[in-house]
Amino acid sequence: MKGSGRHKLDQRTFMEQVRECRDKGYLLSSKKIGSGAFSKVYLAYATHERMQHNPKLSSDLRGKHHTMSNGRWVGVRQVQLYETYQNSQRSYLVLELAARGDLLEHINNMSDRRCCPGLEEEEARRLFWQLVSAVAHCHGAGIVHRDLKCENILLDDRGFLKLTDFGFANRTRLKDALLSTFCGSMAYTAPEILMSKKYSGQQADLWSLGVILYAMVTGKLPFKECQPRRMLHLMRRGPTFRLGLSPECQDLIRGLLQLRPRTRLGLQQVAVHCWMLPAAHVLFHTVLSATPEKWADSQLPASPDHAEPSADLESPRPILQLQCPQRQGTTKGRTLDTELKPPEAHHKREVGSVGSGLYTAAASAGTGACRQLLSLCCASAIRNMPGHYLINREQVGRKGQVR
Ligand SMILES: Nc1ncnc2c1ncn2[C@@H]1O[C@H](COP(=O)(O)OP(=O)(O)OP(=O)(O)O)[C@@H](O)[C@H]1O
Repeated sequence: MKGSGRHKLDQRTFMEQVRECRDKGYLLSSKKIGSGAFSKVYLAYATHERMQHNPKLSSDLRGKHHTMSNGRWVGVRQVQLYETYQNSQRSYLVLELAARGDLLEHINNMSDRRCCPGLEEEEARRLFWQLVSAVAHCHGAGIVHRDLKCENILLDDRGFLKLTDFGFANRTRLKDALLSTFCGSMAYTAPEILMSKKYSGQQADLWSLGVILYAMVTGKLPFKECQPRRMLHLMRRGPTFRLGLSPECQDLIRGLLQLRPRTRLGLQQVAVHCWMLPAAHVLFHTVLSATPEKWADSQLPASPDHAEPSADLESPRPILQLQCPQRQGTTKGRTLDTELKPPEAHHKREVGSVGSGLYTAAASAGTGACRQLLSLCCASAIRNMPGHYLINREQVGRKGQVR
C-alpha cells in the first residue's frame, strides 16, 4: 500500500479505536507510549462514569502512592491490569501507567545524561534489587516469567520497578519441572533454550537476570548475534566487561551467566551477594524507619522528563490504554526474533492531535482474544536520535557499540 493510503487507513483505524474506547468509558489520547510486536500502547484517561464502575481503578488513580503492607513493597511486582475488552477487530488491556517508561529507555536516558553508557552501579543495584525481589515473588508463587528483558521492566512515577508482559509465563507446580517451549528474546535467552534442551524456567530466568544486570551497568548486551549457533559461541567465551566496572559486579554477572544452569547463582545467593548487600541494607533500614513516600523521595532521583501529567481529582485521570491485537498462533512458541527492528523515526512521547498524522503506528487490526490476564503486551522504546545512545529492543548496543 502506498504511503498516503496507509496513512488514511491508520487514521481511520485510530478513530475507530478512539470510539471503541470512548464507548467503554476511556478517552484515548494520541500519545503513543510504546509499541511491541503485537501491540501499541497509548495514554488514556478514565471518565468519571468508568471510575464509578471500577472502584479499584478509581482508588488507585486518586491516591497514586505506593503503600506497604506487611512490610513488603506493593507495586514492585507487576503492573496493575484493570480491565480488558475486545471486539472482532482488536483487544484492549487497560493498565496502570508506568510513567517513567521501560528500563531500556531509562538506560538510554541515563547514558545520555552521564555521557557514559549504562547506569551508575548504585542505581543499578537499587533497581536490580527490586527486580530480584519481583522475580523471587513470582518464583515463590510457582510462576516463571520466561521473557525477562529490559523492555518488560517498567518504572512508575517514583522510579519503582514493575514487571510486565507475562505472555510467556508458566505456572509450574514442581520446582524442578522442565519446560521445552522456546520463549523470550534471543539476546536474553539462556543457552540451554538455544540448544533446544529441556530447561528449568527458574534457571532460565536467572540467566536473563544476568543479561539485564549487564545491560544496566554497561549499556550493552553481553552477547549479540543473530544466529543461535554463533550466539552460543559467544556465550561459551563469556561476557567481557568495560574498564571501571567493580569486580563485585562482574562476579555477580558471571555467577548468573553460567553456561550450566545448575551452576548459576540462585536468587537467594544473588540476594546475599556482596555487590547486592548495600541495597539490602538500605531496604532494611527504610522498611524499619521510613514511610514508603519518604523512602521514595529520598532515594529515587526525580525525573522531570517523565513527570506524570497532573490532573485535579475531578478531572479524568490518566491511565494507560493498551491495545493488543491478536497474537498469531498461541501465546507460546513465539518465533525467534533475531532481526533488528528498524528504529521508529522517533520514540514518540509527544502528544499529537487527531488527524495530525502521528497515528501511522496505530494498532493493527486483528481478531480473537487478548492474552491471558497477566500477559500484558510489551513493546520497545526505540530511539534513534543523533547524539543519543541507541539501545535497541533486541540488543543493547549494536555490534558491541553503544549507539
Ligand atoms: N503499563 C505501561 N506503562 C507504561 N509503558 C508501558 C506499559 N506497558 C507497556 N508500555 C510500553 O509499551 C511497550 C510495549 O508494551 P508490550 O511489551 O506489552 O508490547 P508487546 O507487543 O507485548 O511487546 P513484545 O514485542 O515484547 O511482545 C513497553 O516496552 C513499554 O515501553
